[in-house]
Amino acid sequence: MSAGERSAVPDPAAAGRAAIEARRARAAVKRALAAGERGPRDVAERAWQEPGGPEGRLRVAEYLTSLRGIGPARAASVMESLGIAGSKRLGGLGGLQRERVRGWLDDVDPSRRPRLIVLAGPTAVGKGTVAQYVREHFPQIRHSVSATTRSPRPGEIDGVHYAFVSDADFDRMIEEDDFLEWAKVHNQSRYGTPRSSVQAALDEGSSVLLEIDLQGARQVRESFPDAVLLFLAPPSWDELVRRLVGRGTETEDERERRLETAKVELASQPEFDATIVNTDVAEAAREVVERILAAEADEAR
Ligand SMILES: Nc1ncnc2c1ncn2[C@@H]1O[C@H](COP(=O)(O)OP(=O)(O)OP(=O)(O)O)[C@@H](O)[C@H]1O
Ligand SMILES: Nc1nc2c(ncn2[C@@H]2O[C@H](COP(=O)(O)O)[C@@H](O)[C@H]2O)c(=O)[nH]1
Repeated sequence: MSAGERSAVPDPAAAGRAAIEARRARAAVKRALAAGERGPRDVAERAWQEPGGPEGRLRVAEYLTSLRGIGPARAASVMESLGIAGSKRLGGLGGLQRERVRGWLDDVDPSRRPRLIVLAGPTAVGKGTVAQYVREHFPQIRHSVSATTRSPRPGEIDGVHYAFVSDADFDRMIEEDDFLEWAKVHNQSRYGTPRSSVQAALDEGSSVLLEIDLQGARQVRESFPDAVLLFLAPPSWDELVRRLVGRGTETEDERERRLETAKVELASQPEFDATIVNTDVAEAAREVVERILAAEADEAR
């Protein structure tokens, strides 16, 4: 038997392990739903983005009975009213069924409304680090990927950290009204929040976190008066400088320019809805998420 033929032979032990792993992942999703750590909208949208993932492989009946206050009988009647067959998996729902589930979620969960959240603060305070922690630990919150005319730093990926665009492209995007807000930051490069992806996430019921500068925060306040503006502050000025120098991604000139902007940004704190001091990344991220959840709940009152 050749090596190729050997690798084609099914390995029941490996298949069994994969099935156990998949069951565990689905159980973790159900636990998170039951504990309220993940929202029903987030799980459903994730299932439709990745029908083969743990959310997508979850049966609709299991999904529903993981929600607080819904037992097997209520789940069966909800599925009947939405025209969903008993054994259907969440990821296997068609377009019409997905729309019906979205509508049902709007009706049963009116207490949560998605919000636009701004996370601003001086250079190197840790906005990116805290946002990354939120991304990894609180997947129900979406993040906007900005466009920028600055060059990528080592390790930055186009489309993940930023959409890196030319000046001409940025001009065209402004002309076509693609930005919800944009600004020239540190008097250097331009940065902008794409309107369409943010609106799509809000329409799907997810809050969206924008990690932007003070000028952008002011524009958001103007066009979205119910946006929540969070200011991330350093424990001290010296610590801010230490973080900027320690990051090692800017030249001396660039650092000075950024620290000049930082003084203006620090003075703007009273314009924000809340200040969160970033002493510890996990703590600061938790506080950001608590503010978001409180704002989502507040909307309904
Ligand atoms: N709580 C913290 N304690 C110690 N170091 C931190 C903390 N938060 C972030 N840092 C470090 O500070 C540096 C700057 O963080 P980060 O790049 O996230 O800042 P930023 O606010 O996004 O900056 P900029 O606005 O310039 O893009 C990084 O080296 C990061 O690891
Ligand atoms: N107004 C906007 N500001 C933005 C946006 N995306 C990022 N930023 C801010 O720019 C500075 C510098 O970022 P860096 O990655 O070059 O260090 C920082 O304060 C960001 O928050 C945006 O879309 N709009």
